[in-house]
Amino acid sequence: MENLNLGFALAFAIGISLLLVFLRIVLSCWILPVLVRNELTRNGFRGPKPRFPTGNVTEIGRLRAASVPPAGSLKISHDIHSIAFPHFHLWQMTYGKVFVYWLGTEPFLYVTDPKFLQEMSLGTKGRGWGKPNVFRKDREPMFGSSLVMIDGDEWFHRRNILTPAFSPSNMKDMIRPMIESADRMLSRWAALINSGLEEIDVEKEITMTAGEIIAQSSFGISPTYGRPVLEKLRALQITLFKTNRFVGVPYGTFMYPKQTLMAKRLGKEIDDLLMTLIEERKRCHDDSVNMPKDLLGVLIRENKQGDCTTGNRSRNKKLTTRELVDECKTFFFGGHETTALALTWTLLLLAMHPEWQEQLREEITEVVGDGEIDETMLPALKKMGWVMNEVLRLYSPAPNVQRQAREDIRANRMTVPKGTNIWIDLVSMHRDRTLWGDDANEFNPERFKNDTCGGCKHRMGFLPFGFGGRMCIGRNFMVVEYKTLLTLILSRFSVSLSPSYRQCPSIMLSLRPAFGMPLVLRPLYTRSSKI
Ligand code: HEM
Repeated sequence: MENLNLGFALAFAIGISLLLVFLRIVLSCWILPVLVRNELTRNGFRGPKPRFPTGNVTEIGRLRAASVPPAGSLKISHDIHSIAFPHFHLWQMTYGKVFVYWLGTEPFLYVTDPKFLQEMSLGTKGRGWGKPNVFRKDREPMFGSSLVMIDGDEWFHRRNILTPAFSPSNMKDMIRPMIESADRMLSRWAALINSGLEEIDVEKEITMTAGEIIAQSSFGISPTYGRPVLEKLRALQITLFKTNRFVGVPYGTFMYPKQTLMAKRLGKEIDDLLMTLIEERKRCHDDSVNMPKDLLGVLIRENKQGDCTTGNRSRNKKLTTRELVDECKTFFFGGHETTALALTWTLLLLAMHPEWQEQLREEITEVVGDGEIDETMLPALKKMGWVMNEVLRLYSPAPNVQRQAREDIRANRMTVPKGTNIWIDLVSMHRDRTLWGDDANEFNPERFKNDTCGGCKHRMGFLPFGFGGRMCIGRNFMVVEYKTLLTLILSRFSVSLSPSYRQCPSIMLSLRPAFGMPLVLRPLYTRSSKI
């Protein structure tokens, strides 16, 4: 009898637990999202109809798959929004420049209207918006809890710690490693061409070189040591891209168990490599006086002063060892991929516009002459600056800016409820004809000649580095690297289009050419005898 009672109690307990689990799933997958959707609709926001618990992800997947241009298509158009973001392109036609869509059970406010964005910015203080929580778990192996992922006071404090690493004096010291790495790349190109190769995938080449540069200039390590970190970061990026289709869908990671585990394993392997690097640096420079002032030096000093591993964190609020590794990982990745893509897209545009290649070469001859480029010359490369901005407008390597409302935000007499994610679509905003004129999809660097906003009708219409206090911390580094590398490339090679290039800009965190960037390069013998 006692056994029977025990069995009944057990069955009852299991039954109640299953019921609670079931209710929890129903609540999180259907009831709560429906309530949030009703609130957003009451507040005046419309958008494509979601099907919970997947939201709009199925439609997004279908539209994306259908948007890849067929092989053999020779046309290169800069009107890329319908290829990069086919779902936004379609929904904009019905719902305009501000609407709500759903990644699983997570609401996203889509914004491509700078006026609305400005009103939101005015309606909230800097710390009133953060970064979407929904990406945190998914991107954890890549960014951990580094600057890009944190909010509020913690972000503010960390940003202050890291900013000095990007001071002008530090930037000056970074030019030498940039020249050395670029020299190696250009000599390799010359050797490949001499051996009969007709075209080179410049995306692959420049990404590798930009990786070497960040490894050397920010972490003081040789290409041999930096390469495994970069290779693993690349593999991690590809793995995360495969799993991110179901971001926001409850239990979405279970759809890709193998990739999720692989991402974790790669993340851990990168952590271990970086930890060895950090320990090595600490051992070689055990007093802060001799510590190099590069990014790793700044981070280690903050880690040491706080002595966080012993639990003094709340007193000093310095970096923990875990945070230090996360920051290194973020800078390793963010510090090379975006700049490399900006240069890659630049070479495509210059290959299509030989007249601009010539103009830049003339400017280089005037400013740099036959000597070696240094940091004092960079501001005088003005036309190169216009070209850079025009490339960042048409092919912004960071194709969107993401935020999350940490409090209710008022804009345009509407309320964006606390918790709503915000997706600012730069690919669309940067080619909006009402802001840029009829030539919005054309390459015209002169629009930046007398105006840092490129003649855009709204000052928040051009945001390649984001906006407000969270604006990209590495933008000065990017400009230095961009101008240095482009000067060296254009001084030694001319670029032209290859028939094997297939225009298909795709999103993999950043905006990249899906099939690489093969270009035809021809050595110029005017400035350097190194080839
Ligand atoms: C073409 C090159 C680059 C582009 C287009 C770019 C773009 C961006 C954008 C759009 C943001 C988000 C800003 C916001 O939320 O308002 C950002 C943030 C960030 N970028 Fe860059 N970036 C570039 C280069 C770099 C480089 C070279 C580094 C490092 C050396 C870097 C490190 C970061 C970091 C750490 C953040 C997070 C800042 C924060 O949340 O406080 N970026 N970047």
